[in-house]
This record gives sequence, structure tokens and C-alpha cells, in this order.
Amino acid sequence: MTVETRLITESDYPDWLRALSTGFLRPPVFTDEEIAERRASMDLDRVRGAFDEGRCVATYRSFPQQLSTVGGARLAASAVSNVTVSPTHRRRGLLSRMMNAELADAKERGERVSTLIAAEYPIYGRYGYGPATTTTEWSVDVPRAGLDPRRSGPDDGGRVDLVDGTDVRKLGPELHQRLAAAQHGVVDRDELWWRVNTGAVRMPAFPWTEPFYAAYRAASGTVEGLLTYVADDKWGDGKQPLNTATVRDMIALTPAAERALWHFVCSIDWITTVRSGHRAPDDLLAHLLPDPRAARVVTQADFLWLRILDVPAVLEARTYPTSATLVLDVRDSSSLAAGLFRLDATPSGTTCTPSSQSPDLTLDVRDLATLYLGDEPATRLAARGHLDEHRPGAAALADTLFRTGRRPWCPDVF
Ligand SMILES: CC(=O)SCCNC(=O)CCNC(=O)[C@H](O)C(C)(C)COP(=O)(O)OP(=O)(O)OC[C@H]1O[C@@H](n2cnc3c(N)ncnc32)[C@H](O)[C@@H]1OP(=O)(O)O
Repeated sequence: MTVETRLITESDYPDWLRALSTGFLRPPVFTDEEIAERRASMDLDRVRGAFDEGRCVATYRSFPQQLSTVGGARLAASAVSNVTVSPTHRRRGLLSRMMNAELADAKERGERVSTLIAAEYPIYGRYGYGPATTTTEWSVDVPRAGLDPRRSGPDDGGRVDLVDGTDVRKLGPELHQRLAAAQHGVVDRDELWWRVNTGAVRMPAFPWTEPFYAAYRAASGTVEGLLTYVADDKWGDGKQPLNTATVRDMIALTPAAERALWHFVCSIDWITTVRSGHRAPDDLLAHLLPDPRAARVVTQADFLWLRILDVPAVLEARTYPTSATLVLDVRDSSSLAAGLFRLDATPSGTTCTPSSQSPDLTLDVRDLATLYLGDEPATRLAARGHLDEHRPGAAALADTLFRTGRRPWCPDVF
């Protein structure tokens, strides 16, 4: 049986969407309106499929993305999404064919990294991707948190106001730009993201529940935070409220905003549980509660995966807290990014160039991805057997160079 993998054409698109839903175990039916809406957001030059006797049996898409690195610079990324192979055609190498073609194209286009959110951990390491951020979700037992039940609002001169989706579409993009400049690991959100996530565009495959939105304004009058949450209207047999508030999105540009919005959602009458949604592992939430043990971690897992395509460009793009030199031997089974590189880092600027010196550290390109945004120290990678140290102290030096004060965080699934 010959199965062809290729970029799709306009006429393939409805069948491609059907295959995508089939692979994600969602009902494979679409209205004409949904087909048109989804088609408008896709650049067919970056949409691949596999075809068997004319029927689409695998899907794969990439789109241009900006990834915030340490220090606030944005890296041109190729974001990979919509990866499926129909259950009739699994484990015949279709994903590998589409992935290898797309990574070569991304490198050719000059994209520095490829990014994705992995459905399952074992899939993408073989293609040079490594987990680069961690996601944490907390469940807060509100009655145990110890917040003052008489609390009526922020005590810092700021205020929290309920707003609507139109306000969020106006306020959100600028707040998100500021978040992206301050927080490494953040990926950009386009206009469609804001429309879909405020209900302005609705897709039958993703039933919409209108959420509540709240904005925090500092005493200066500047909006510094936005919160989106839903509640489930649950009551106990004894007529006690047992509502869970689930946070869909929270942007907090300052610790004051973070504090005000967490305290707000944990103080809403009838809410006895708060689910935090995808947060950074070092989110302040637990420690903003008088009793931090009221916040229990319910999810802790890898989140954003990175595939470095251009080692010098990527290493030069981020900032480093101190001056040091390291020679890295980067291994890459596909040869897209392999090489020996000398990193001369300083707080005011960094160069990374091919080198012929003997290496201080050897690591696979996927482990460089895990090191890159500062989520995992080099010494821990060495302890796990993922990094070889050739010069004593080199791994500890890499810790100093790559670690960051706050952990990287990617708020979005894509
Ligand atoms: C970014 C995203 O979109 S994440 C979403 C990914 N999609 C899904 O999880 C949907 C359900 N799963 C699928 O559609 C498919 O199983 C896919 C896309 C994950 C894999 O597609 P396949 O065509 O079966 O993969 P392919 O045959 O190219 O496999 C390549 C290698 O990866 C391995 N592999 C593939 N999928 C998995 C998996 N889920 N777990 C472990 N190993 C896997 C294969 O065994 C093979 O290993 P080998 O090189 O040692 O022989």
C-alpha cells in the first residue's frame, strides 16, 4: 500500500479536518461555517497530510510563533500542532515522514526552534525535542486557606472589576505583550486566540461556556491583571455551597496583581474550591494564602517542548547573569543542529560560535532544550545521565549561567 505524505491543497481541507478530529477522538463532523472559520486561520503551505487511495489518514500543521526567551527577546519558532495518524495507519512511520519534512522546512525558513505541547511524553524526544517548561495546577481548599472572610477587595489602593469579553479583547493583547516581555516561555497569541477564548468565535467541536472576567487596576489606574474563570454551580446535600471556580486564564504583570486576583477568586461567596489552571511551578498562589497547605498540587508535568534548530542563534538570544565561557558538544541524531560551539556569555551580550576546542560539556540537542530556558539545572541533567562533564565544575558553571530567578512558564496549549 502506498501512502503519500505531502502539503495539502484547498480541496483536501474538509477531509483533512475530518481526519484531524478522528485522530483526536472527537466527532468528525463540521458545519460549513466551522470549516470556513478554521480554514481562514491556516496557511496551507504549512499543513501536511498523508493520503491513502485519496483519503486523508494523517494530519500535521505548523504555524509561525514567537517564543519569549530569558531576558525578553522573542525567538522565531515553528509551532507544531494538529498531529494525528488515523488508527488504521499508526506505526508505519507517517509521523516521522511528516516531522522530518517539516523540521527541514523550518530550518530552511530560518526559524530558530520548533515548539509543541506533547500529547504523550514518549513521542517527540526521538525528533530532538526536549521538555522546556513545567506546568503545575493547584486545587485550593478555600475554607482551609485562612483568608479573612470579611475581605471586600484589595488593600493596596487598587481595585478588581468584572469586565466582559469585549473588554478582554481590548485589554488582553497589550497585557499579554507585556507578559511576554517579562516571562520566558510565553508564546504569542494572535487575534484569533482572543476571539476564540472570549467566545467571539464559536466552534461546535468545542462547546462554549461563557466565563466571568475580572480586571485588576492598580492604584495608579493602570490595568495590571486579567482573570478568566468559570464556576460549576454545585451544592451539598446539607444545602451548603460547594462550587468550584476553575481559572481559564490569568495574566498578572505584578506581584500586586497576582495577589489581588488570587485573593479575589478565593474569596467569592459559594466558592469552596479553586482550580488554578496551567500555572508556572513557582506561581505565588500557595504562598499568598495564610495556610499554603490549603493549595494542593494536582498536576505537575512537562508542558512546552522545544526543538532547537540553530544553536548559536538560540544561545545568543537569551541573557545570562554572569560572564563565563563554555564549550558545548551538541549531539543531534538528525544533524540539524549538531556541532561544537563556544559560548562566551556576559550580562551585556553573548556570542556563540563554532569551535574546535575540546568540549566542557556534551549533551544531546533535546537536553539543551531542557537546559535552555532554565527549568532544569545542568548538574541535575548530569545526575540523570543526560549530560557529560569533561572539565570539573563545568556543569555547575552551566547552572549559574542558565538558571533563572523565576521558572519558565508557557500558559497556552496550542
Ligand atoms: C503536537 C501535537 O499535536 S501532540 C498530539 C499527538 N497526537 C496524538 O497523540 C493523537 C493520537 N496518536 C496518533 O495520532 C499517533 O499515534 C501519533 C501521531 C502520536 C504517532 O504517529 P505514527 O505514525 O504512529 O508514528 P510513527 O509510526 O512515525 O512512529 C515513529 C516512532 O515513534 C514511536 N511512537 C509513535 N507514537 C508513539 C506513542 N504515542 N508512544 C510511544 N511511542 C510512539 C513509534 O513506535 C516509532 O518508534 P520507532 O522509531 O522506535 O519505531
